[in-house]
Amino acid sequence: MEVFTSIPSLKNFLLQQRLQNKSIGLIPTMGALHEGHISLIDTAKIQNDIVVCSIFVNPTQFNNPEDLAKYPRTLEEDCVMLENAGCSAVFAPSVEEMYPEKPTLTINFGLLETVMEGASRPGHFNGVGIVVSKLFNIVEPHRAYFGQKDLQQVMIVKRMVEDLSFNLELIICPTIRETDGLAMSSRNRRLGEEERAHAPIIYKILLDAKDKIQNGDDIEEVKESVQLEFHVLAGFELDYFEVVNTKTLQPIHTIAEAGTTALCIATFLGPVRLIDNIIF
Ligand SMILES: Nc1ncnc2c1ncn2[C@@H]1O[C@H](COP(=O)(O)OP(=O)(O)OP(=O)(O)O)[C@@H](O)[C@H]1O
Ligand SMILES: CC(C)(CO)[C@@H](O)C(=O)[O-]
Ligand code: BAL
Repeated sequence: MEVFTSIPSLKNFLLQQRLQNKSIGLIPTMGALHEGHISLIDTAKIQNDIVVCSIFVNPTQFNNPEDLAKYPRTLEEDCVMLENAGCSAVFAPSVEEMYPEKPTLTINFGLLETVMEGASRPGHFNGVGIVVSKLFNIVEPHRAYFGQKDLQQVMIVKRMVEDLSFNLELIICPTIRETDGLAMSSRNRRLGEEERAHAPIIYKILLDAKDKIQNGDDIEEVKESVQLEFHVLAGFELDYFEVVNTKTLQPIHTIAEAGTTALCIATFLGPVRLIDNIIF
């Protein structure tokens, strides 16, 4: 496995691969890898000759300086995991390599970003849009892999690929969970022992809400009961629980309004902010 920190060296490697007609799959990450990331690598390996994983904690998508400072960085361990997973190349640039100057571009994703993560983390999707576009332009992958755990990110990247005619196929991969149901996430490493023990309730509450909505309970009442449940749970501070149309990400009032419904949640558990969702 090759590790690149400079854009020209990575581009040169990829040019050689393209000259041999090799197909390229890209998995953008911020590192601190877990089995969720490895599932994206595994899928990409089946569908491509060459698999490139980028590891870059992108400062432009963080609106909270403490979140950026405390984001886990484990490059050496990540490289061992990627090597074992059969990844072909890692791209781990410095901030200066990616942003010799602070980008001035702003991207407006319209209604897709006025809700949930976009509403709670101002500027977040602008930063995601810029870095993902840069990665697409640098790597020019045939396919790019994203996890459903970050559902709003997936819908925003999908829209960007269409709007800007990026010549690639977007592959959305299912959320991988711990055996107790907690969605795998790099930020889980920041949970204390007690917080970690309580964290699986997030998925349980999602499943319970799904059952109620599918059994015909009123969506507004389900939302209120979820808010109440979190209110009395020690250590949790619910940011949002939304019932949305999976495509538009706009809140719905009955499941008949959407082809597919998504239940999306973000909650603080101690100082750590976790997100999850289920689609049905
Ligand atoms: N549990 C998971 N299952 C499947 N894909 C995942 C999972 N967790 C993250 N991914 C995907 O991996 C890619 C890189 O995500 P990222 O590096 O931000 O990891 P993360 O675990 O989501 O970290 P965090 O949420 O703490 O920022 C994204 O496309 C993300 O959706
Ligand atoms: C897509 C991404 C790597 C862009 O920095 C990040 O938002 C993530 O890890 O999901
Ligand atoms: N996993 C999405 C990236 C972020 O939380 O900033």
